[in-house]
Amino acid sequence: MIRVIGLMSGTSLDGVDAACLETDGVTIGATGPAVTVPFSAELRGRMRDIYGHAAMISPGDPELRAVERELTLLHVQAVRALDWPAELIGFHGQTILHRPEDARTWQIGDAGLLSRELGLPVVHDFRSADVRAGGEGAPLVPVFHDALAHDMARPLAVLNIGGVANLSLLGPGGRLVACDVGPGNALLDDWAMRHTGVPYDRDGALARAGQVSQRVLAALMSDPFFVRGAPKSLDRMSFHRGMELLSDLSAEDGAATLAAFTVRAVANTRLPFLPRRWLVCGGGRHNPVLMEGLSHSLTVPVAPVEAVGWDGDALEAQCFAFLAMRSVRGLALSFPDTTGVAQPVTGGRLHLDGVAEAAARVVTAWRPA
Ligand SMILES: Nc1ncnc2c1ncn2[C@@H]1O[C@H](COP(=O)(O)OP(=O)(O)OP(=O)(O)O)[C@@H](O)[C@H]1O
Ligand SMILES: CC(=O)N[C@H]1[C@@H]2OC[C@@H](O2)[C@@H](O)[C@@H]1O[C@H](C)C(=O)O
Repeated sequence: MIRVIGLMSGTSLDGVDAACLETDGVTIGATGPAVTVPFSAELRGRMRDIYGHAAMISPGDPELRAVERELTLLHVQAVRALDWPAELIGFHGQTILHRPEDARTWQIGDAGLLSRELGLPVVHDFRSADVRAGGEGAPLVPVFHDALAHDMARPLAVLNIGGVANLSLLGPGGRLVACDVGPGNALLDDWAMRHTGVPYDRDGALARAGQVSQRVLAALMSDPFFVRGAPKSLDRMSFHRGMELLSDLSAEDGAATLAAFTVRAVANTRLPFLPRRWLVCGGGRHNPVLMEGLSHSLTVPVAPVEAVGWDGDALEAQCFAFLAMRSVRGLALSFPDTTGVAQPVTGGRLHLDGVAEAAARVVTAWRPA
Protein backbone atom coordinates (compact mmCIF):
# COMPACT_ATOMS: atom_id res chain seq x y z
CA MET A 1 0.00 0.00 0.00
CA ILE A 2 1.05 3.61 -0.35
CA ARG A 3 -0.04 6.82 1.35
CA VAL A 4 -2.41 8.85 -0.80
CA ILE A 5 -4.20 12.16 -0.23
CA GLY A 6 -7.51 12.57 -2.05
CA LEU A 7 -8.85 16.05 -2.89
CA MET A 8 -12.42 16.82 -3.83
CA SER A 9 -14.20 20.10 -4.37
CA GLY A 10 -17.77 19.10 -4.93
CA THR A 11 -20.77 20.61 -6.63
CA SER A 12 -21.94 22.32 -3.41
CA LEU A 13 -19.13 24.87 -3.87
CA ASP A 14 -18.51 24.85 -0.13
CA GLY A 15 -14.79 24.16 -0.17
CA VAL A 16 -11.99 21.66 -0.73
CA ASP A 17 -12.18 18.36 1.12
CA ALA A 18 -8.86 16.59 1.66
CA ALA A 19 -8.39 13.16 3.23
CA CYS A 20 -5.61 10.63 3.78
CA LEU A 21 -5.81 6.97 2.92
CA GLU A 22 -3.43 4.04 2.73
CA THR A 23 -4.37 1.86 -0.20
CA ASP A 24 -3.16 -0.34 -3.03
CA GLY A 25 -6.21 0.62 -5.10
CA VAL A 26 -7.96 -2.66 -4.30
CA THR A 27 -8.06 -2.83 -0.53
CA ILE A 28 -8.34 0.00 1.96
CA GLY A 29 -5.87 0.30 4.79
CA ALA A 30 -5.68 2.92 7.49
CA THR A 31 -7.31 6.30 7.08
CA GLY A 32 -5.51 9.44 8.24
CA PRO A 33 -6.67 12.97 9.02
CA ALA A 34 -9.19 14.88 6.92
CA VAL A 35 -9.78 18.60 6.52
CA THR A 36 -12.08 21.00 4.67
CA VAL A 37 -10.73 24.35 3.50
CA PRO A 38 -13.76 26.54 2.79
CA PHE A 39 -14.03 28.72 -0.30
CA SER A 40 -14.20 32.43 0.39
CA ALA A 41 -17.54 34.00 -0.54
CA GLU A 42 -15.64 35.82 -3.28
CA LEU A 43 -14.23 32.63 -4.87
CA ARG A 44 -17.59 30.89 -4.55
CA GLY A 45 -19.24 33.79 -6.36
CA ARG A 46 -16.70 33.70 -9.18
CA MET A 47 -17.17 29.96 -9.52
CA ARG A 48 -20.96 30.33 -9.64
CA ASP A 49 -20.51 32.86 -12.47
CA ILE A 50 -18.39 30.36 -14.40
CA TYR A 51 -20.99 27.61 -13.87
CA GLY A 52 -23.60 29.91 -15.34
CA HIS A 53 -21.90 30.01 -18.77
CA ALA A 54 -19.28 27.23 -18.72
CA ALA A 55 -20.37 25.85 -22.11
CA MET A 56 -19.33 29.14 -23.74
CA ILE A 57 -15.96 29.60 -21.99
CA SER A 58 -12.74 28.85 -23.81
CA PRO A 59 -10.03 26.99 -21.87
CA GLY A 60 -7.73 30.02 -22.19
CA ASP A 61 -10.21 32.53 -20.74
CA PRO A 62 -8.25 34.79 -18.32
CA GLU A 63 -10.90 34.75 -15.58
CA LEU A 64 -11.16 30.96 -15.82
CA ARG A 65 -7.37 30.65 -15.56
CA ALA A 66 -7.28 33.00 -12.56
CA VAL A 67 -10.00 31.04 -10.75
CA GLU A 68 -8.27 27.77 -11.60
CA ARG A 69 -5.00 29.02 -10.13
CA GLU A 70 -6.67 30.25 -6.94
CA LEU A 71 -8.56 26.97 -6.62
CA THR A 72 -5.37 24.95 -7.10
CA LEU A 73 -3.50 26.97 -4.48
CA LEU A 74 -6.35 26.30 -2.03
CA HIS A 75 -5.76 22.59 -2.67
CA VAL A 76 -2.06 23.10 -1.89
CA GLN A 77 -3.13 24.72 1.39
CA ALA A 78 -5.44 21.77 2.19
CA VAL A 79 -2.63 19.24 1.62
CA ARG A 80 -0.22 21.24 3.78
CA ALA A 81 -2.84 21.53 6.54
CA LEU A 82 -2.99 17.73 6.74
CA ASP A 83 0.73 17.57 7.50
CA TRP A 84 0.81 13.87 6.48
CA PRO A 85 3.60 12.05 4.62
CA ALA A 86 1.72 11.42 1.36
CA GLU A 87 3.35 9.75 -1.64
CA LEU A 88 0.59 10.40 -4.18
CA ILE A 89 -2.24 12.92 -4.66
CA GLY A 90 -5.65 12.26 -6.24
CA PHE A 91 -6.94 15.63 -7.45
CA HIS A 92 -10.54 15.72 -8.68
CA GLY A 93 -10.74 19.43 -9.40
CA GLN A 94 -13.95 21.44 -9.74
CA THR A 95 -16.54 20.29 -12.25
CA ILE A 96 -17.71 23.36 -14.14
CA LEU A 97 -19.52 21.51 -16.92
CA HIS A 98 -20.87 18.01 -17.27
CA ARG A 99 -22.53 17.06 -20.56
CA PRO A 100 -21.83 13.40 -21.26
CA GLU A 101 -24.38 13.49 -24.10
CA ASP A 102 -21.92 15.78 -25.93
CA ALA A 103 -18.93 13.73 -24.67
CA ARG A 104 -17.94 16.70 -22.47
CA THR A 105 -17.04 16.81 -18.81
CA TRP A 106 -14.74 19.50 -17.46
CA GLN A 107 -12.97 19.59 -14.10
CA ILE A 108 -10.81 22.66 -13.65
CA GLY A 109 -7.62 22.53 -11.58
CA ASP A 110 -3.97 22.80 -12.57
CA ALA A 111 -2.43 19.40 -11.81
CA GLY A 112 1.02 20.53 -13.02
CA LEU A 113 1.01 23.46 -10.59
CA LEU A 114 -0.16 21.20 -7.75
CA SER A 115 2.58 18.62 -8.35
CA ARG A 116 5.25 21.35 -8.63
CA GLU A 117 4.11 23.05 -5.42
CA LEU A 118 3.97 19.80 -3.47
CA GLY A 119 6.78 17.88 -5.18
CA LEU A 120 4.41 14.90 -5.39
CA PRO A 121 2.88 12.84 -8.20
CA VAL A 122 -0.69 13.97 -8.92
CA VAL A 123 -3.48 12.08 -10.71
CA HIS A 124 -6.11 14.36 -12.27
CA ASP A 125 -8.85 14.22 -14.95
CA PHE A 126 -10.64 11.12 -13.70
CA ARG A 127 -13.78 11.41 -15.81
CA SER A 128 -12.72 12.13 -19.40
CA ALA A 129 -11.72 8.60 -20.39
CA ASP A 130 -15.12 7.26 -19.37
CA VAL A 131 -16.97 9.97 -21.28
CA ARG A 132 -14.76 9.40 -24.34
CA ALA A 133 -15.66 5.72 -24.17
CA GLY A 134 -19.38 6.59 -24.21
CA GLY A 135 -20.00 6.55 -20.44
CA GLU A 136 -21.72 9.11 -18.22
CA GLY A 137 -18.40 10.04 -16.56
CA ALA A 138 -20.11 9.81 -13.14
CA PRO A 139 -20.62 8.53 -10.57
CA LEU A 140 -17.12 7.12 -10.00
CA VAL A 141 -17.44 6.43 -6.29
CA PRO A 142 -19.17 2.98 -6.49
CA VAL A 143 -15.95 0.96 -6.78
CA PHE A 144 -14.73 2.69 -3.61
CA HIS A 145 -18.01 2.05 -1.76
CA ASP A 146 -17.72 -1.58 -2.86
CA ALA A 147 -14.21 -1.88 -1.42
CA LEU A 148 -15.26 -0.18 1.83
CA ALA A 149 -18.30 -2.43 2.24
CA HIS A 150 -16.56 -5.65 1.23
CA ASP A 151 -17.61 -7.47 4.42
CA MET A 152 -21.09 -5.99 4.86
CA ALA A 153 -24.49 -7.58 4.38
CA ARG A 154 -25.94 -6.92 0.90
CA PRO A 155 -27.87 -5.66 -0.98
CA LEU A 156 -26.80 -2.33 0.43
CA ALA A 157 -27.44 1.21 -0.85
CA VAL A 158 -24.93 4.01 -0.28
CA LEU A 159 -26.44 7.42 -0.97
CA ASN A 160 -24.32 10.56 -1.22
CA ILE A 161 -26.24 13.81 -0.79
CA GLY A 162 -23.85 16.48 -2.00
CA GLY A 163 -24.68 19.28 -4.42
CA VAL A 164 -26.05 16.46 -6.59
CA ALA A 165 -27.19 13.15 -5.05
CA ASN A 166 -25.77 9.85 -6.25
CA LEU A 167 -26.40 6.24 -5.36
CA SER A 168 -24.28 3.08 -5.29
CA LEU A 169 -26.27 -0.13 -5.06
CA LEU A 170 -24.07 -2.99 -3.91
CA GLY A 171 -25.50 -6.40 -4.69
CA PRO A 172 -24.38 -9.88 -3.80
CA GLY A 173 -21.47 -11.35 -5.77
CA GLY A 174 -19.88 -7.95 -6.38
CA ARG A 175 -22.81 -6.63 -8.46
CA LEU A 176 -22.51 -2.86 -8.65
CA VAL A 177 -25.23 -0.56 -10.01
CA ALA A 178 -25.05 3.22 -9.75
CA CYS A 179 -26.43 6.52 -10.94
CA ASP A 180 -27.00 10.11 -9.99
CA VAL A 181 -30.48 10.28 -8.51
CA GLY A 182 -31.45 13.92 -8.19
CA PRO A 183 -30.73 17.45 -7.06
CA GLY A 184 -29.11 16.75 -3.68
CA ASN A 185 -28.52 20.07 -1.90
CA ALA A 186 -27.73 22.32 -4.86
CA LEU A 187 -31.21 23.80 -5.44
CA LEU A 188 -31.92 24.15 -1.72
CA ASP A 189 -28.54 25.85 -1.23
CA ASP A 190 -29.23 28.34 -4.02
CA TRP A 191 -32.74 29.00 -2.67
CA ALA A 192 -31.43 29.56 0.86
CA MET A 193 -28.74 31.89 -0.47
CA ARG A 194 -31.28 33.92 -2.40
CA HIS A 195 -33.79 34.20 0.47
CA THR A 196 -31.61 34.30 3.58
CA GLY A 197 -28.13 35.23 2.36
CA VAL A 198 -26.79 32.03 3.99
CA PRO A 199 -25.48 29.48 1.47
CA TYR A 200 -27.49 26.52 2.85
CA ASP A 201 -30.57 25.73 4.91
CA ARG A 202 -28.84 25.06 8.21
CA ASP A 203 -30.37 22.05 10.00
CA GLY A 204 -33.33 22.30 7.63
CA ALA A 205 -34.80 25.18 9.66
CA LEU A 206 -36.30 27.00 6.65
CA ALA A 207 -37.77 23.83 5.11
CA ARG A 208 -39.14 22.72 8.48
CA ALA A 209 -41.11 25.99 8.78
CA GLY A 210 -42.77 25.58 5.36
CA GLN A 211 -45.42 23.50 3.58
CA VAL A 212 -44.61 21.37 0.54
CA SER A 213 -46.36 22.58 -2.61
CA GLN A 214 -47.57 19.28 -4.13
CA ARG A 215 -48.31 21.10 -7.39
CA VAL A 216 -44.74 22.36 -7.74
CA LEU A 217 -43.27 19.07 -6.53
CA ALA A 218 -45.21 17.16 -9.20
CA ALA A 219 -44.00 19.61 -11.86
CA LEU A 220 -40.38 19.22 -10.71
CA MET A 221 -40.71 15.44 -10.77
CA SER A 222 -42.02 15.52 -14.35
CA ASP A 223 -38.46 16.09 -15.61
CA PRO A 224 -37.60 13.34 -18.15
CA PHE A 225 -34.48 12.49 -16.09
CA PHE A 226 -36.71 10.62 -13.63
CA VAL A 227 -38.09 8.31 -16.30
CA ARG A 228 -34.64 7.05 -17.27
CA GLY A 229 -33.13 4.01 -15.59
CA ALA A 230 -29.52 3.79 -14.33
CA PRO A 231 -26.79 4.58 -15.27
CA LYS A 232 -27.37 8.32 -15.62
CA SER A 233 -25.67 11.46 -14.38
CA LEU A 234 -26.44 15.11 -13.69
CA ASP A 235 -24.82 18.49 -13.98
CA ARG A 236 -25.16 20.82 -10.96
CA MET A 237 -27.32 23.04 -13.15
CA SER A 238 -29.55 20.23 -14.52
CA PHE A 239 -32.70 21.25 -12.67
CA HIS A 240 -32.13 24.99 -12.44
CA ARG A 241 -34.74 25.82 -15.05
CA GLY A 242 -37.27 24.24 -12.66
CA MET A 243 -36.54 27.00 -10.13
CA GLU A 244 -38.97 29.24 -12.04
CA LEU A 245 -41.76 26.95 -10.83
CA LEU A 246 -41.10 28.16 -7.29
CA SER A 247 -41.46 31.85 -7.99
CA ASP A 248 -44.82 32.18 -6.18
CA LEU A 249 -43.71 30.34 -3.06
CA SER A 250 -42.56 31.87 0.22
CA ALA A 251 -38.98 31.25 1.34
CA GLU A 252 -40.20 28.55 3.76
CA ASP A 253 -42.58 26.78 1.36
CA GLY A 254 -39.96 26.86 -1.41
CA ALA A 255 -37.39 25.27 0.91
CA ALA A 256 -39.88 22.61 2.07
CA THR A 257 -40.72 21.83 -1.56
CA LEU A 258 -37.07 21.59 -2.63
CA ALA A 259 -36.23 19.33 0.32
CA ALA A 260 -39.18 17.13 -0.65
CA PHE A 261 -37.90 17.12 -4.26
CA THR A 262 -34.51 15.79 -3.10
CA VAL A 263 -36.21 13.04 -1.07
CA ARG A 264 -38.78 12.11 -3.74
CA ALA A 265 -36.07 11.87 -6.41
CA VAL A 266 -34.26 9.28 -4.27
CA ALA A 267 -37.39 7.34 -3.35
CA ASN A 268 -38.61 7.19 -6.97
CA THR A 269 -35.32 5.89 -8.42
CA ARG A 270 -35.90 2.68 -10.33
CA LEU A 271 -33.70 0.01 -8.75
CA PRO A 272 -32.95 -3.40 -10.28
CA PHE A 273 -32.95 -4.96 -6.79
CA LEU A 274 -33.90 -3.65 -3.37
CA PRO A 275 -31.38 -2.82 -0.66
CA ARG A 276 -31.96 -4.02 2.89
CA ARG A 277 -30.41 -0.85 4.25
CA TRP A 278 -29.52 2.71 3.13
CA LEU A 279 -26.35 4.41 4.34
CA VAL A 280 -26.15 8.15 3.74
CA CYS A 281 -23.02 10.28 3.31
CA GLY A 282 -22.37 13.83 2.11
CA GLY A 283 -23.47 17.09 3.69
CA GLY A 284 -27.17 16.38 3.17
CA ARG A 285 -27.09 13.83 5.98
CA HIS A 286 -26.66 16.79 8.36
CA ASN A 287 -30.06 18.10 7.26
CA PRO A 288 -32.66 16.45 9.53
CA VAL A 289 -35.53 17.36 7.19
CA LEU A 290 -33.88 15.33 4.40
CA MET A 291 -33.03 12.42 6.70
CA GLU A 292 -36.54 12.26 8.18
CA GLY A 293 -38.03 12.45 4.68
CA LEU A 294 -35.85 9.57 3.51
CA SER A 295 -36.68 7.43 6.55
CA HIS A 296 -40.33 8.08 5.91
CA SER A 297 -40.20 7.30 2.17
CA LEU A 298 -37.86 4.32 2.00
CA THR A 299 -39.19 1.07 3.40
CA VAL A 300 -35.91 -0.14 4.97
CA PRO A 301 -33.64 1.42 7.63
CA VAL A 302 -31.79 4.63 6.72
CA ALA A 303 -28.71 5.74 8.69
CA PRO A 304 -25.74 8.06 8.25
CA VAL A 305 -22.55 6.18 7.26
CA GLU A 306 -21.13 6.88 10.73
CA ALA A 307 -23.38 3.97 11.81
CA VAL A 308 -20.81 1.65 10.17
CA GLY A 309 -17.76 3.68 11.20
CA TRP A 310 -17.19 5.66 7.98
CA ASP A 311 -16.58 9.41 7.92
CA GLY A 312 -19.40 10.82 5.80
CA ASP A 313 -17.68 14.16 5.26
CA ALA A 314 -14.35 12.66 4.15
CA LEU A 315 -15.65 9.82 1.99
CA GLU A 316 -15.48 11.52 -1.40
CA ALA A 317 -11.96 12.82 -0.81
CA GLN A 318 -10.90 9.35 0.34
CA CYS A 319 -12.51 8.01 -2.83
CA PHE A 320 -10.23 10.11 -5.05
CA ALA A 321 -7.21 8.84 -3.11
CA PHE A 322 -8.36 5.29 -3.85
CA LEU A 323 -9.12 6.09 -7.51
CA ALA A 324 -5.71 7.76 -7.96
CA MET A 325 -4.04 4.52 -6.96
CA ARG A 326 -6.33 2.51 -9.25
CA SER A 327 -5.45 4.92 -12.06
CA VAL A 328 -1.71 4.45 -11.51
CA ARG A 329 -2.22 0.68 -11.64
CA GLY A 330 -4.40 0.85 -14.76
CA LEU A 331 -7.39 -0.63 -12.90
CA ALA A 332 -10.96 0.18 -13.91
CA LEU A 333 -12.65 3.22 -12.40
CA SER A 334 -16.02 2.71 -14.07
CA PHE A 335 -18.15 -0.18 -15.29
CA PRO A 336 -21.13 -0.77 -17.59
CA ASP A 337 -23.61 -0.69 -14.70
CA THR A 338 -22.10 2.37 -13.01
CA THR A 339 -21.60 4.81 -15.90
CA GLY A 340 -23.02 2.95 -18.90
CA VAL A 341 -19.60 2.55 -20.50
CA ALA A 342 -19.44 -0.51 -22.80
CA GLN A 343 -16.43 -2.09 -21.06
CA PRO A 344 -14.79 -1.33 -17.69
CA VAL A 345 -12.37 1.57 -18.20
CA THR A 346 -9.56 3.12 -16.23
CA GLY A 347 -9.03 6.88 -16.21
CA GLY A 348 -7.03 9.74 -14.76
CA ARG A 349 -3.71 11.21 -15.88
CA LEU A 350 -0.52 11.10 -13.85
CA HIS A 351 1.46 14.36 -13.56
CA LEU A 352 5.06 14.19 -12.45
CA ASP A 353 6.07 17.85 -13.10
CA GLY A 354 8.78 18.89 -10.69
CA VAL A 355 8.73 15.56 -8.83
CA ALA A 356 12.12 14.18 -7.78
CA GLU A 357 13.02 10.86 -9.39
CA ALA A 358 12.90 8.87 -6.14
CA ALA A 359 9.46 10.26 -5.24
CA ALA A 360 8.17 9.48 -8.74
CA ARG A 361 9.51 5.92 -8.55
CA VAL A 362 7.44 5.14 -5.41
CA VAL A 363 4.39 5.56 -7.61
CA THR A 364 5.57 4.49 -11.08
CA ALA A 365 6.71 1.15 -9.63
CA TRP A 366 2.97 0.31 -9.39
CA ARG A 367 2.33 0.90 -13.08
CA PRO A 368 1.31 -2.18 -15.05
CA ALA A 369 4.21 -3.73 -17.00
N1 LIG B 1 -26.05 21.36 9.25
C1 LIG B 1 -26.46 21.28 7.99
N2 LIG B 1 -27.77 21.49 7.71
C2 LIG B 1 -28.23 21.43 6.45
N3 LIG B 1 -27.47 21.17 5.38
C3 LIG B 1 -26.17 20.95 5.60
C4 LIG B 1 -25.60 20.99 6.91
N4 LIG B 1 -24.27 20.74 6.79
C5 LIG B 1 -24.03 20.55 5.46
N5 LIG B 1 -25.17 20.69 4.74
C6 LIG B 1 -25.34 20.58 3.29
O1 LIG B 1 -24.27 19.87 2.75
C7 LIG B 1 -23.70 20.59 1.64
C8 LIG B 1 -22.27 20.20 1.48
O2 LIG B 1 -22.27 18.84 1.15
P1 LIG B 1 -21.01 18.10 0.58
O3 LIG B 1 -19.80 18.63 1.24
O4 LIG B 1 -21.29 16.64 0.63
O5 LIG B 1 -21.06 18.57 -0.90
P2 LIG B 1 -20.06 18.37 -2.09
O6 LIG B 1 -18.94 17.48 -1.66
O7 LIG B 1 -19.77 19.69 -2.63
O8 LIG B 1 -21.01 17.66 -3.12
P3 LIG B 1 -20.89 16.57 -4.26
O9 LIG B 1 -21.13 15.23 -3.61
O10 LIG B 1 -21.98 16.96 -5.15
O11 LIG B 1 -19.56 16.63 -4.87
C9 LIG B 1 -23.95 22.05 1.98
O12 LIG B 1 -23.93 22.82 0.81
C10 LIG B 1 -25.32 21.95 2.64
O13 LIG B 1 -26.33 21.94 1.66
C1 LIG C 1 -19.59 15.41 -12.93
C2 LIG C 1 -19.38 15.42 -11.46
O1 LIG C 1 -18.47 16.06 -10.96
N1 LIG C 1 -20.24 14.69 -10.74
C3 LIG C 1 -20.15 14.58 -9.29
C4 LIG C 1 -21.30 15.35 -8.67
O2 LIG C 1 -21.26 15.27 -7.25
C5 LIG C 1 -22.08 14.17 -6.85
C6 LIG C 1 -22.53 13.56 -8.15
O3 LIG C 1 -22.52 14.70 -9.00
C7 LIG C 1 -21.51 12.52 -8.69
O4 LIG C 1 -21.97 12.06 -9.93
C8 LIG C 1 -20.12 13.13 -8.93
O5 LIG C 1 -19.23 12.96 -7.86
C9 LIG C 1 -19.01 11.74 -7.22
C10 LIG C 1 -17.85 11.87 -6.28
C11 LIG C 1 -18.77 10.56 -8.14
O6 LIG C 1 -18.30 10.67 -9.25
O7 LIG C 1 -19.04 9.44 -7.67
